[in-house]
Amino acid sequence: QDEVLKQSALHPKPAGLCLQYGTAGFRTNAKQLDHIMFRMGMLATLRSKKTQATIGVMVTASHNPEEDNGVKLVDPMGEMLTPAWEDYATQLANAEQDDLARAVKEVIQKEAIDMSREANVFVGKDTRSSSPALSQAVIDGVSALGGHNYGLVTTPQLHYMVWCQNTKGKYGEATVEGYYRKHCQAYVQLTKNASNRTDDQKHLCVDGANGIGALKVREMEHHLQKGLQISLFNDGSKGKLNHQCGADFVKVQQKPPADIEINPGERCCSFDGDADRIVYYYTDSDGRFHLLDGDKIATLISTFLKELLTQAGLDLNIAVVQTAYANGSSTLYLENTMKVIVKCTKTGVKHLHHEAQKFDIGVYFEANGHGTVLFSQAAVEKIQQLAEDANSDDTKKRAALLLQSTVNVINQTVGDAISDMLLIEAILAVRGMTVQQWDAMYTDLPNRQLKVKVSDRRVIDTTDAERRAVSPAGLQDAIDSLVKKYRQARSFVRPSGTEDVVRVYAEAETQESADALAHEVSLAVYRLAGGVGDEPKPLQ
Ligand SMILES: CC(=O)N[C@H]1[C@@H](OP(=O)(O)O)O[C@H](CO)[C@@H](O)[C@@H]1O
Ligand SMILES: [Mg+2]
Repeated sequence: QDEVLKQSALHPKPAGLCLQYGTAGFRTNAKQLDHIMFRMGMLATLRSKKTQATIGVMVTASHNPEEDNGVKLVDPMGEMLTPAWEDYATQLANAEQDDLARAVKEVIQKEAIDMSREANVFVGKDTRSSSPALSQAVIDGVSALGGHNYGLVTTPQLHYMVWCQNTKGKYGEATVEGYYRKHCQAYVQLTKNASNRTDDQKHLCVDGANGIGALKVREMEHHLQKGLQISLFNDGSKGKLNHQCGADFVKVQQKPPADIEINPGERCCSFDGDADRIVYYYTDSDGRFHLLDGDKIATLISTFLKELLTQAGLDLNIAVVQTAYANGSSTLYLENTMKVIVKCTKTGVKHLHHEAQKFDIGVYFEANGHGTVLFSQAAVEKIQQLAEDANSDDTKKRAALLLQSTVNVINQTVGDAISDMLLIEAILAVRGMTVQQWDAMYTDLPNRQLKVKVSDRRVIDTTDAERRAVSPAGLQDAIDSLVKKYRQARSFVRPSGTEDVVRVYAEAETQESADALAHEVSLAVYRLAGGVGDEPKPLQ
């Protein structure tokens, strides 16, 4: 332990700098993160000793600009770090240099960690220019305690390998090659059920956000045995990471990546910078842009699964988990037409993941395209039994086999752009569905997301899965009366967990109304929650 602390002097903390483990770990300008990385390496080692399992550390700032970076820890089952340890992360991160030894000791004592135990930490990084040095700082923190450095991987690949390692290979082989083999085999298996697919139908444009996802799609492609014809753009050869491209840009700007020619009707998707999010889109013959976001993806997947369950005659409950950002139309469609259970949780994948675990099959997606499907152990066993049952009829058997391959094509540890893409492509193929038909399942309500800068965003406190503000006083009343002015309207505000802003969301019957409402609510936030800088201006 003394040794680790001596080394920490090589990764000194700038005095006074205070950061918090937020929605997605630590995330800020890369220049401020060296000490954080070192300390998270130490914390991951402690967590590994405590859980007696492999722990992951991913160096990435996802969809943030290239100048930023970040770090998040991956727990033994490939899920996000447990909340109690987020507090330790924040404590270690903010301990001044001469107080670090005490802070580390406190974690060891509180958690009664036996320091003589082995530790194993998997470290991964994205393609940012700051990532090599920062992941080295993590490795220094893990020190000589038996970490494994995977180098360049997507965030979901790291989660996957942690889970594989901790299940001793039951979930798959803990290598990147093993990841490709498992998911691609399942894809090939699924698409055998699609008849006569033309090369046109197999064609997909992929925007790699100039990040790690692009590299990994290239690496994976040959495993697909020509079952998918990918045109890759924003592959990192020229453009800047996440700059005018990627899933977040496409979702928030509601337009295709800049400088990309897409033909009308062509199916396209965008990953984010660490490839754990995906959104689809196309432009129609009138040049109008159509976005198929996380809500549409969840709808497609849950519809597919529900149909298969019915065909298989399996009595398993299925739920879709969303956040307040889910488009109102999607929630109505899922509840009223699809008749599946719909749940709403706070923003942040860990909340959705946790809720989805409560069902036999839990489909969870944030509107921004981060999500996956969880199958309970019981569900997997029932599906397997039916698939192997010699007496079941052909329809049932086919459905069971399709369900089995679906389980295998999905990365259940965390939202995964690559595995989600394979699942979506397989569903469209099996159902013989075009992207337009998928889009037509329901029509999104026009919506708008804005950001407001305030002096301290913590003055906003929310309840009811962040759909209502309880403080500052008067804010929720103001929002309520603004919402009443518009038809089919809804709006809410919450402090971001990844940026120093308050986020405003509004949806309404028309785009004009959604824009106006978002602006009016922004003004209310600015006035009642300590806005800084210029007053929010109406949208052009
Ligand atoms: C509205 C929105 O898209 N928020 C994102 C964003 O969180 P914020 O807490 O809103 O900054 O980043 C998170 C991490 O990637 C993601 O889980 C979440 O959905
Ligand atoms: Mg991401």
